[in-house]
Amino acid sequence: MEKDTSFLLTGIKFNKKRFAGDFALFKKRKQSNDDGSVDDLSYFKREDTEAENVVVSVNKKRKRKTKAERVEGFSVFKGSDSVPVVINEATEQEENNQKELNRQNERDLRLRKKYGIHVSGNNVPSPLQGFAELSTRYGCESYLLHNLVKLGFKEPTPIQRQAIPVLLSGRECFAKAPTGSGKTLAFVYPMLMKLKQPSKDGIRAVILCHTRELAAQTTRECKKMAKGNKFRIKLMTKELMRNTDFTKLPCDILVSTPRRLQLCICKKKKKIDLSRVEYLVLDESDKLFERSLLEQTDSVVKACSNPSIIRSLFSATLPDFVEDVARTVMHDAVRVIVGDKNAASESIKQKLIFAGSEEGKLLALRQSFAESLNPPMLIFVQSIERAEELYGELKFDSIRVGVIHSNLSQEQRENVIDDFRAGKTWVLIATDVLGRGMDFKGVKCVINYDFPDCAASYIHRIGRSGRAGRIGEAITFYTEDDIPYLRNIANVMIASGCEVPSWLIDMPKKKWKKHYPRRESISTKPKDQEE
Ligand SMILES: Nc1ncnc2c1ncn2[C@@H]1O[C@H](COP(=O)(O)OP(=O)(O)OP(=O)(O)O)[C@@H](O)[C@H]1O
Repeated sequence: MEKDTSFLLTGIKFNKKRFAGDFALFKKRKQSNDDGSVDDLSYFKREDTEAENVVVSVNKKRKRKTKAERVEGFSVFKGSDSVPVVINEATEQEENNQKELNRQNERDLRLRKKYGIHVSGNNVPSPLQGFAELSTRYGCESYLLHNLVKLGFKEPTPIQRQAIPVLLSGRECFAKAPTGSGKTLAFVYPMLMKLKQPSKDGIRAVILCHTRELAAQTTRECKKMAKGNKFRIKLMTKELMRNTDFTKLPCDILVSTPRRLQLCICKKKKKIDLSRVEYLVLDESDKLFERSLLEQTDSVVKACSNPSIIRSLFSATLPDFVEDVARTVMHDAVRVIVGDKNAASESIKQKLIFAGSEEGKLLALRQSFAESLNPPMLIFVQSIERAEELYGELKFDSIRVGVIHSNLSQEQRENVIDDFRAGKTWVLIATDVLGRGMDFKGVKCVINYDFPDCAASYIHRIGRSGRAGRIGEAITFYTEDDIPYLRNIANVMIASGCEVPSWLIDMPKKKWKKHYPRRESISTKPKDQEE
């Protein structure tokens, strides 16, 4: 990556966050639903029997509030009644506080170890023991808890356990967690909790996604989580860009690709104002920092000029250069890593198959369809041209197949995705445009028809299966051209707990630059017969 004048690469400092360190003072947690009830909490199982603070009761009236009540991440000191101070008691109190803090630290360590959570940063807030704590610790509104129930989520995933308290405590955060492990909820939920109510104060939160498909999916997820509140959650579409006077746009949360948002920032008239944005999320952050998107991402980050903004970066891969950017630009950020840094999701069974040649790949694919077609299935190829070629080969094979790449119109792309989600197509051939972020719940198998161009791309592609704890399968074809890079895939496989043959481990390591070898055409038809 170039070292240039980019905002993202300069050491910008921001004011101390208001709530940083609040949790360290945190002592006794109390139930704090506004309406006095905790109607959803019984749904969430109690995770740690040692936890003194998790209150589980259905429609139970809240006990009388204490005079000064503290909820982590929020100032809720209500009333001004003064408490008499006695010096000896104060010292004793301090000792007790210290003991409680030590006990809390031990509990945090145990919980993090149990869920493979690694953190660094100052005063990292305690991980969640269960969703119930969103109410007891942070005063989460009951409609949000209801939505978790409706979505069927009983337990937070490891990234949710740690990233949610970090963001609720007003800390910036960069996080890596496996594909399909619920990162979307980990950044959307605290955002909704902090925004509290819809407001007409301009755009208050921005989520950047690298593709339109992911932006559309994230918008949908946000709306599901926000149901019951009147937040205005907008997806930046072409239509919105063309026809909107952004000075008058009522919007709490805006989801966009960097390109579209940059165009709206640069408009001459009625341009978008991001200076009031309080929360900025860069999803698939390493992709957003790649050369092709860096300038656009940079413009957006720069335009979000509110000095007390909370920014967070999420991805399933966190290369060193992203960590460097995060450390330089973010203020007092917390780093959260779930699992091994270079691993894929452990619920995916990974296989490598030597296909010999391009012809061999097509044969192997047809054979695997004949033996056991396990739809829905995604097949990745390295270019638009190859996606069309493979589609041309398979579309007459009595398999319901679709194809998606960036040469299709927006409408065509949407239709292809809808058909795949609805089960109208069983096999979807895709370029890397679908390689990241997309959540097709039922995908059982991913085939890398063409070897991925880097380890990160491998991790994201195969992560379209095996989501939310489901079992998935990933098959990667390789030919002679790909052999020098096999060892890099083997490393990912080892880190994810897969067995790898010893000859593969003994192969020399090769520095992996982008790997797009020229491959023979997939098409078996003579050129003059191609449509
Ligand atoms: N606490 C939870 N319990 C059960 N399922 C959950 C929970 N949180 C999220 N999910 C589900 O897990 C799936 C994957 O979530 P999500 O798309 O956020 O993954 P991700 O970590 O962002 O993956 P990727 O790195 O591929 O973008 C979704 O279908 C989501 O509804």
